[in-house]
Amino acid sequence: MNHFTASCLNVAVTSKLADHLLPAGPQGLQVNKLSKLTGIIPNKLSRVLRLLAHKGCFKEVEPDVWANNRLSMELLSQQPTSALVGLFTDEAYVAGTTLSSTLTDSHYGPSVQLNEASWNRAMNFTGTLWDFYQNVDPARGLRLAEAQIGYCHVLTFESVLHGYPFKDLPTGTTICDLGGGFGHVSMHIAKACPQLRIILQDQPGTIAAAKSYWEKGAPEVVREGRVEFIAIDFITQVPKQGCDYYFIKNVVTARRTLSDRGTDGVPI
Ligand SMILES: C[S@@+](CC[C@H](N)C(=O)[O-])C[C@H]1O[C@@H](n2cnc3c(N)ncnc32)[C@H](O)[C@@H]1O
Repeated sequence: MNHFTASCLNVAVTSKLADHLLPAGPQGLQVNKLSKLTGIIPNKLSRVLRLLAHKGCFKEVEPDVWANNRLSMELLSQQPTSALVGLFTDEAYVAGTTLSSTLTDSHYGPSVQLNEASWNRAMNFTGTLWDFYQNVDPARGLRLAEAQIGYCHVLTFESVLHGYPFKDLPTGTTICDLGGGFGHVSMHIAKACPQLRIILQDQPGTIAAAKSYWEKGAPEVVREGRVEFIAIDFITQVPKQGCDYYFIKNVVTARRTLSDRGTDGVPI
């Protein structure tokens, strides 16, 4: 992915190009009409789409008439992959622009403080990224949770389930999914292993949205009371005690916090 592709993908997801093209089907939509729907002038819009089509995403069915193809359908706003693309081409991308100068900065370079990362310098924001998601821009916070689902669709759902012997664990085993986002991975585990109980812990805004995600995606698990939702700030609060396992995936800070505190021999 070069910077042109990242920037144009960001336009595609932000302006919901795939959603706007959907009703037109394979015949496609004339760029002037798409322009009215997006507020981007036709000439520039076609250039963005042409670059993406050149990479196999969207199709120019005749000059300046655009349609979705299999790849662009992944950018529909309902698709978790679309949130992943949004994350990678927005805050993650912005953070990358200051990485080099951050690593060599005399103060920020050696710092391991959560609020002294490359992203902080790029955004001129003094709190942590997680403060930003919870308190400044909750919509982006929810997009992060969606993006994690997209990431798992693309890469890891099955590998987690088959990489660990969840199926062999005894009935009533409790697994705390710490920093689990909406709990998309533990939902996958709970569905495949009906003997397990899940305790999902994440930040308050994420946990609030996680409940409806489970009610929709795994109503039987919710009905059977096999999932519990507990909001936490794991930097300042202790995770639910007494669980049999603590499952921590892609949450470096949680791993570090628990290691610092010690886990009394409970497996992570
Ligand atoms: C990169 S995501 C990983 C999500 C999921 N475990 C996965 O692998 O798909 C990191 C998660 O940690 C949560 N998180 C970060 N800081 C937190 C904190 N201080 N307390 C609770 N959750 C936190 C975020 O809300 C987010 O859902």
